[in-house]
Amino acid sequence: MSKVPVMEVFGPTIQGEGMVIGQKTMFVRTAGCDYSCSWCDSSFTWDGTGIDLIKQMDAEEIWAELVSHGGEGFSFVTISGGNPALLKNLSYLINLLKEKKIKIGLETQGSKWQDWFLNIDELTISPKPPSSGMETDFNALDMILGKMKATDNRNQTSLKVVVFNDEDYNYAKMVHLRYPEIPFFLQVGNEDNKTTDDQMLINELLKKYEWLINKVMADDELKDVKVLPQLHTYIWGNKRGV
Ligand SMILES: C[S@@+](CC[C@H](N)C(=O)[O-])C[C@H]1O[C@@H](n2cnc3c(N)ncnc32)[C@H](O)[C@@H]1O
Ligand SMILES: Nc1nc2[nH]cc(C(=O)O)c2c(=O)[nH]1
Ligand code: SF4
Ligand SMILES: [Mg+2]
Repeated sequence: MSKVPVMEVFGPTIQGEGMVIGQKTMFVRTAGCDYSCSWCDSSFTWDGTGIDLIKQMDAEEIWAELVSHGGEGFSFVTISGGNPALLKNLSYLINLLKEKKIKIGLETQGSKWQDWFLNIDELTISPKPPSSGMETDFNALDMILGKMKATDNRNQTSLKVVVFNDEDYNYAKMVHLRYPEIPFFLQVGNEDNKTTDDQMLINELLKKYEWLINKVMADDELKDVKVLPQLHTYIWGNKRGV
């Protein structure tokens, strides 16, 4: 009853994205997404290609798997997907991690609310720009960010928009200007999320990072923002489970 579909458990690694970039962390990746972004680097969570990897697990089983990979060497767990916000039952894992004094990060796109968001220490909301092919439900986003704001800084919420082109950049700007008080991150988009040619990929990603930095430097409307690479791709390329 209290199970959730888990795609992979991995780590220790570093958080490669967003507000806690560089943080040593374990990952739990859930299966299933309500979106289908054209450039999704984790499409195996929802496109059927990873179906054999899905395990229905309860909180204690997930904890045992985290410990089997991470031993006593972790104090932070990041939950991603897919969209973990589809899973009401993640409350059991989140409560268990709290009991174990583990800090919790979570990645979601801002299309669905769960009451257990209030127990996440570092919540990253990543609305999707036009290049994804997805349409942002700003009513849902307003509601989610409004509820998080009411929590008196018990937890940190940030916005992270992935940018592939000028249209995405303008979308990112619009999102930031709509929610100016929320810490805002621009992230380099990885256009080639299948290649195994790491050198070529790193060269491309560095160029894209410079392009994005230059745009922000020249833009008087974007002031209090952070521009970040997807750090793990610069180290491990498109490898899964890192
Ligand atoms: C795979 S998603 C899973 C969590 C949730 N579904 C979401 O999109 O926020 C995790 C993060 O990876 C980002 N991402 C996915 N594909 C990417 C790509 N090709 N380049 C850069 N970031 C990407 C997403 O925008 C999101 O911020
Ligand atoms: N190292 C590392 N950092 C990440 N940050 C967000 C990730 C994700 O796929 O959600 C991710 C990931 O897959 N690996
Ligand atoms: S919302 Fe996240 S997991 Fe879902 S398709 Fe988009 S990037 Fe992939
Ligand atoms: Mg990823």
